[in-house]
Amino acid sequence: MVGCASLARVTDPAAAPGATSEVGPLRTVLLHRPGPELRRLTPRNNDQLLFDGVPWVARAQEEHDAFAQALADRGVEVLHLATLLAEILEQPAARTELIAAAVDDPRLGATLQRDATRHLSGLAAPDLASALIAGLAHDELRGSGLAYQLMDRADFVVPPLPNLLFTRDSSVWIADQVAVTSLAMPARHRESTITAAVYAHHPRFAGAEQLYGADLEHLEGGDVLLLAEGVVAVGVGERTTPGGAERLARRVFGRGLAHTVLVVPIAQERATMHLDTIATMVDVDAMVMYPAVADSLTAWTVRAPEGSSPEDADTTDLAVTGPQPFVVAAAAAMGIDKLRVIDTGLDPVTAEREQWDDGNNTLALAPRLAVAYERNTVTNAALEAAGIEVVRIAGSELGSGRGGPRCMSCPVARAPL
Ligand SMILES: NC(=O)NCCC[C@H](N)C(=O)O
Repeated sequence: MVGCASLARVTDPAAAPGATSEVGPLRTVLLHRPGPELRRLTPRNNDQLLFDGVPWVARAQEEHDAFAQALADRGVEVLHLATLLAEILEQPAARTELIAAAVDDPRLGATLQRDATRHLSGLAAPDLASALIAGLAHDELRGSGLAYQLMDRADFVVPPLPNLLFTRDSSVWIADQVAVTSLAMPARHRESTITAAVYAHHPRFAGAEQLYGADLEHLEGGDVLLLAEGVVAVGVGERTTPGGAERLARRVFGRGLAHTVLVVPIAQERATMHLDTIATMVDVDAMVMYPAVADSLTAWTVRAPEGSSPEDADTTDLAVTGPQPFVVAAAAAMGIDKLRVIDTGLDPVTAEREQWDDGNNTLALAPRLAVAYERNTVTNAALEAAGIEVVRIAGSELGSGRGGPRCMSCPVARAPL
């Protein structure tokens, strides 16, 4: 496993957490190496757990290790979520908080909640971290009471979190503050209790201000793109609600982290679950975008009204204009002449296949340098023809969860442009 989280507080200001763009040189990234939670997936539960199949776990781990290595080889510090979690679980407050979150499930009833709490409380920090991620199956607990007796033996007392792999979605750094998100799908709700606890308790993040919370309107990190300093695009569709976009806008305006939020409606379909499944930035002024939406994507431009004060942020009427073509609204907000959309030049069938396989979901390591799945050969060739260096990674197993390099990474620190 590449990289290791350290309990030492970061003293090098260059590595202080925060990001103001999608393409500033990536310094530190949060990943989650898939583990036993993926072994929980079966043909009976994979739909509910948001996977499109049953991955070969050892191969998924190899692919992920190669992804982490590719980042480390280019000087990126890789933090592993499971390591950070195990470290905070040495602290009683974090243990209590996360065990309570794990059993906070109306399916269980008081007796089974008590049994599960007792079981989890007896685990050492690394084992508790594993259990919180991989979940607790019926037969792994000697439970009692009605709910336990009536529960299907194939069911989980604490469901696993196979989508923790997609660290992009449960938190997002905007400038020097972190938004812990409010995930829409029940299978992912508990993920943000883990990211919230890591940011609250790990000394690595001491002093970091939390911008958003899991108790607020639905908002997922895959929908949030930092187009330029002060300009945030938020996709609204299957996962992020208009209320979530509005709340985030109020928060970033109130704290002076952005001047413009572009709210971008996207089709409410699995293939386009997040804005980053159809468009990601690969240069300061360029995006790779699914050709089928390139001409039809629109944006509403949201700004704080003139003269409003931070105290008004939660109540003031926001200044909203639009809709406009996305590329027009984005260029205006970013203060550039034109946002270049890299023409992937694909026939519609190839474009649809490569979009489904996360061809548009790239992770920029710096301007004109991006990680992409190797399988999307036509999209990658178009990126290279447009002057983008592509770091190719394998993803045949990782991709069965429907997420690419951007989905699988949460930039914790990017250098300013
Ligand atoms: N940002 C992203 O598009 N993340 C991919 C999330 C995939 C996951 N299986 C999900 O359905 O939520």
